[in-house]
Amino acid sequence: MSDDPRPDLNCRENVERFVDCFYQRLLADEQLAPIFLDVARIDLQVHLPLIKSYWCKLLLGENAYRRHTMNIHRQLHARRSLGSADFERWLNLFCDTLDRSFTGPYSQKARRIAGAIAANMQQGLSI
Ligand code: HEM
Repeated sequence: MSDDPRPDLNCRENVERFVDCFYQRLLADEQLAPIFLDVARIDLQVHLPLIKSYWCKLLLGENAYRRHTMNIHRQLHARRSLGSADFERWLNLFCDTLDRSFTGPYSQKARRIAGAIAANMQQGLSI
């Protein structure tokens, strides 16, 4: 038995806590915060529940999220071009937030999926 006190992303409550921690970091980040706050001007009350549902779908098989993420980033990229340094930073913050507070097979899966989708997105945007 492991005595690591960090939980896994194996239920909605933990996925929601992870997304809240990740966005605290994203929105305090000099490089990425302006993209969310000044370019997309996200409404956190709307955006965070979408992101939480997205990760609950990918990790837990929930069905609530049904939007076209690639198109949303394509539109964003047209307004403010995203570069590989932005994706690298996004992924570093994602993985570092995971490492600090979560561990286990679902956390590993989140890391793998995030890396694969980030790579896919960059390819789709010709970055
Ligand atoms: C450079 C890296 C990234 C940046 C700067 C970024 C930025 C953003 C911004 C600003 C929005 C809000 C767009 C809007 O509402 O108009 C958004 C939405 C979203 N992003 Fe990203 N993103 C990045 C990478 C990723 C990756 C790799 C994933 C998935 C693994 C992802 C998943 C999502 C999802 C699920 C949404 C919500 C879309 C919706 O409204 O349904 N993003 N992103």
